[in-house]
Amino acid sequence: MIVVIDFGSQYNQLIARRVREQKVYCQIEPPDIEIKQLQDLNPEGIILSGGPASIYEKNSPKVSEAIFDLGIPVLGICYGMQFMVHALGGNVSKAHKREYGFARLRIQNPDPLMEGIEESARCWMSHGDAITELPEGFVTTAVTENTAMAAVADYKRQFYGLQFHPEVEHTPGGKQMLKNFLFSVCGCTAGWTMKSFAKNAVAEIRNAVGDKQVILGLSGGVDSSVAAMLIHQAIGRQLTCIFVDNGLLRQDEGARLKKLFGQHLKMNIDYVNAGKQFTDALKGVTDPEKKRKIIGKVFMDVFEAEARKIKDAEFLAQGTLYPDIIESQSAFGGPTSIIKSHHNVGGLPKKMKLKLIEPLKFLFKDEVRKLGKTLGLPEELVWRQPFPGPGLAIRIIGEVTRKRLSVLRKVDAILLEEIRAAGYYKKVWQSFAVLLPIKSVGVMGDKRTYENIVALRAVTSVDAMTADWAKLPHKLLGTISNRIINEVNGVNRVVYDISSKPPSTIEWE
Ligand SMILES: Nc1ncnc2c1ncn2[C@@H]1O[C@H](COP(=O)(O)OP(=O)(O)OP(=O)(O)O)[C@@H](O)[C@H]1O
Ligand SMILES: O=c1[nH]c(=O)c2[nH+]cn([C@@H]3O[C@H](COP(=O)(O)O)[C@@H](O)[C@H]3O)c2[nH]1
Ligand SMILES: NC(=O)CC[C@H](N)C(=O)O
Ligand SMILES: [Mg+2]
Repeated sequence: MIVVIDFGSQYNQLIARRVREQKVYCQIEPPDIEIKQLQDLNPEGIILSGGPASIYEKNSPKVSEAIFDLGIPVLGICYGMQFMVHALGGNVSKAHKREYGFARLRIQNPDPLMEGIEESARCWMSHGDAITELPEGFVTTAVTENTAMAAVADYKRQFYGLQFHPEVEHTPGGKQMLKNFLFSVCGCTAGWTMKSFAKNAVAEIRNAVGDKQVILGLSGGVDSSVAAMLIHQAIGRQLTCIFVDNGLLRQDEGARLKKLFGQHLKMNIDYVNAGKQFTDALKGVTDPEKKRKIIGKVFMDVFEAEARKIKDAEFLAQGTLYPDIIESQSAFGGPTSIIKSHHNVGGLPKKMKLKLIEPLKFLFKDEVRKLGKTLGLPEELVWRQPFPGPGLAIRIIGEVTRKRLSVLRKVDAILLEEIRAAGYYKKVWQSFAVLLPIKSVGVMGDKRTYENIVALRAVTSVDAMTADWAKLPHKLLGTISNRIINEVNGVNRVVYDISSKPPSTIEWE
């Protein structure tokens, strides 16, 4: 395995991804990791990430310099390289010329890291500091026009430094360089697959749980579904999945879930029909944040009451993913401002004295999907579009009533059916409908109508942080609109949302 030391680079997750793509396991650790802890991980190589700080500044982040005495190869990237050079007796200072964007690399020394890289490859730079003096034992292996020491190495000790970022797409040879580091320098073997991950995870879960009971909140989303599959494989009926039907789900969603997990996969499913509690609590509420808070609270109450019924439950399982962990552990991440309150079951373990099991906490989303596939989760669930916890309540602008829920459900079902049929379900990040609190005049069969308006929303995105409205074909939009107005009573107008995020958000509330 490889350890990445996180100096706060916006790319550190990308480094981990690149390593894992080569089927080598990789974990990100904060700079204050104890040297003993690091040794216990038994890494074959260490990568020091970039970061916003300058090494000559007083409080710049540092990892124990003892890492250089472990006999383990080290690759420093940008700030990581500057840290290494500084720690080993070289010098780093403010550069005469800052370098952002593309630069041409000129390789000067035959170098294991540069094996197979073009003579004058492009690389991606983002720095204002530069090495002015190398530590003993180091040589320069590549230069760019503005940077005299763009790549450096100490072959004897197996230390490598790159001023540019090999992990980004804009460095075309970067993948090869990382590969060279992993396999030629560190001697890693490519054996980390989802199958091997599942095998280990199953053994670990069995070991941790023993003969106790585990509960898990199953939402039908990818994360909790894959977590459930994995844990079920490990401990079978010792796992109880609690599914809260909050009455805010899409058409047939609850029934489908019950059938798949209960009947087909033979899991212990505790299906809680709590729709009335949610709609009662939402009566008269129109403020988006209030809706979210109420739904979060009712969810917690329902879930807790249900969980208490399960005898000998000692563990709560959650589908926490690696990005959540990295964000909460990073000393540099800092709290971001709350745009919308998301709900989860995070508060429960403390309240109920349950121990947490988070078997996916070292995986990225696409790895979770792969794992789901390996475990036999049906395609439709593996590739399910994200669906917000507060469900249709935040897609009904204004008051949420049973009647409005029923209208939106029908509209939404038509939209999804057509999106799927046209082959767009996987191409877009999300596609859904929003019911507006205004009416408009129309004419149907020579009669005046005064009915609801729905807005269609489809966006493309890679991580939901930014998104663009999807350029769906007009013909498809036309078909959807026609079907909705013809088939759903109470709707006489359909509009398409053409806002990107930012400045809009994906959901309307
Ligand atoms: N209706 C529900 N019934 C039971 N548990 C739920 C429900 N909705 C959410 N949860 C639990 O709360 C967790 C957080 O929910 P949220 O939807 O915010 O997370 P998520 O990242 O989308 O995860 P998932 O893909 O599992 O839905 C879920 O993973 C699940 O364990
Ligand atoms: O699990 C969730 N619980 C929530 O409360 C929630 N609110 C928004 N979303 C989803 O998050 C992504 C970004 O949404 P926004 O651009 O609307 O903030 C989009 O994918 C949204 O669907 C939620 N998911
Ligand atoms: N991207 C980085 O790691 C930047 C490192 C350092 N702050 C510099 O400007 O050189
Ligand atoms: Mg979810």
